[in-house]
Amino acid sequence: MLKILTAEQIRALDAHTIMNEPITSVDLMERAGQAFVSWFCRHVDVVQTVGIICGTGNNGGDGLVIARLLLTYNYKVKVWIVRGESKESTDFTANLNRIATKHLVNEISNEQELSSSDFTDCHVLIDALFGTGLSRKVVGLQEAVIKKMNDTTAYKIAVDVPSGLQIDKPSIGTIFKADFTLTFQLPKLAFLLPENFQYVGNWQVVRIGLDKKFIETSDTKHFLLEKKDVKAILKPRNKFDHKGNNGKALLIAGSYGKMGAAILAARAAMRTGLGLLTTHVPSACLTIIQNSAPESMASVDGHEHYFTTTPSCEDIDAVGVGPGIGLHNETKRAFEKLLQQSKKPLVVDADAITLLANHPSLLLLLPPQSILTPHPGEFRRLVGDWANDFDRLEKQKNFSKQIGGIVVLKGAHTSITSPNGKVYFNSSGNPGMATAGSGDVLTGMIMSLLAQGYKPLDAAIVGVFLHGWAGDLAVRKMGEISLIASDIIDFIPPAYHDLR
Ligand SMILES: NC(=O)C1=CN([C@@H]2O[C@H](COP(=O)(O)OP(=O)(O)OC[C@H]3O[C@@H](n4cnc5c(N)ncnc54)[C@H](OP(=O)(O)O)[C@@H]3O)[C@@H](O)[C@H]2O)[C@@H](O)CC1
Ligand SMILES: [K+]
Repeated sequence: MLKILTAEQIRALDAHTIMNEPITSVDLMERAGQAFVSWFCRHVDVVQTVGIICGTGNNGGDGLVIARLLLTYNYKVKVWIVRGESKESTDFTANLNRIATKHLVNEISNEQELSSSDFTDCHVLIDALFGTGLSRKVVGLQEAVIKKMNDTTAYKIAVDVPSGLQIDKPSIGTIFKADFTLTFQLPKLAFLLPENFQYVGNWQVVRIGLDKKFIETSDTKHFLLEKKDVKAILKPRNKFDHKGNNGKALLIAGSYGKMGAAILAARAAMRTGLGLLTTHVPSACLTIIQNSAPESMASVDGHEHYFTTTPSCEDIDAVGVGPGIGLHNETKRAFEKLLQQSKKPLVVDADAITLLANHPSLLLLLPPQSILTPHPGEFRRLVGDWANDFDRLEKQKNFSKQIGGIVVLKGAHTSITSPNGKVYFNSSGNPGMATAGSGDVLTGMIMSLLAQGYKPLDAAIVGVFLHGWAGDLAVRKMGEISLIASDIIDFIPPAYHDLR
């Protein structure tokens, strides 16, 4: 699990590393520059002309190290130093002095110099204007430089952080729009929020050897999940296991015309390792579920077309409710009865979430540790609108606390919040998974894991990561455009295999 720290914590981490490794700050900067260049040389052809735009702080210092190193690798490099009111940092000055080919270094200290600076023949632009030291809104000359960079057609790469982006709070003003951000040592909170994708682009962490112990002891509520975290949670199967001890689940899903949701959730639940599944469906839909998910038993509702009669949950390890059930009054009443009789955590998705939003008194009936899996639209119904994605995250944390349960807010970097305020961001998955039925598959998977005895938070973490990993394997064969929800189910077996 990678910790996500604030800008202030990262400054303390840098300082601690310098003191304790020990390493001089200029050598640490060299290491950061080397890490960047080692990635760069593997991804950018040497025939490309590279423009590097530097501020005069340490992010700019990184830019100068990168320039010097790229020159040794025979890239054609041009450097622009943007001068504002601020003084040069010591390590910036040291690295400026280390550049032998001074004629490649241009200065921009006013609008006139900016307008005569031509970035257009650069195939790649590297942004080293500001990093984690950004302390205020970018205005004036610096803002004009960022706008000019954004206006070019070059492939844009940000060093550590796109200039103008605050890493731990909402940003205001003009921000560099990177195609790719290579960030040092740890992921940054802002990178995980959808509103910042336009600035951060795709991103990757490169390690620069910052102090591990300091990171371990740093206090944070934000984490990025890694494959090894999920590996560590996975339960092994035992030789003498039988279907009875691999979990019994009840899935309440589907209605007339929306049986796909039930089938996808049921099939995903079985592929995720469930022992026994009962799917509760409207009577007219019995044949459909029996034909399409033969591994599942069926429980038949009193109504032909939608959920109205609450099945017994006795002897059931986990219940999943919501995909495709609709919003009829009788469905609301049956759902209410389910909530009243449930003592164990439920997995609540889709229409069942909308029912909770439409009838907030139902929230009080949710068993503790229940798992809600809203997409952003459903989450908005639950908590109202948000000012920005940091606000959305706060709302998610507060809502988890309020219901004493786990909220899985779906999207790129799905966020999982627990009532103690911790947030786990997912690192698997791809845009191809934004397709009808993908959420139903996730519900089936989480319900399955819950029934198999995973603690609710672990079931959410494993379910979300495994779902994304299966999607990542599927996309290699199917492509982003053609990937459909059933493909995710088909790739659960190899995804499990990878994680074991
Ligand atoms: N420390 C280390 O060991 C390592 C650090 N590393 C690198 O250092 C980066 C952090 O460096 P940093 O702290 O120097 O901050 P940075 O982002 O360059 O900006 C500060 C400068 O910008 C100025 N400024 C700020 N906001 C402004 C605004 N809106 N408009 C105008 N000016 C503004 C500010 O001026 P001041 O506020 O002081 O007036 C100051 O001059 C980090 O992201 C990573 O790349 C790596 O090398 C690894 C080792
Ligand atoms: K930058």
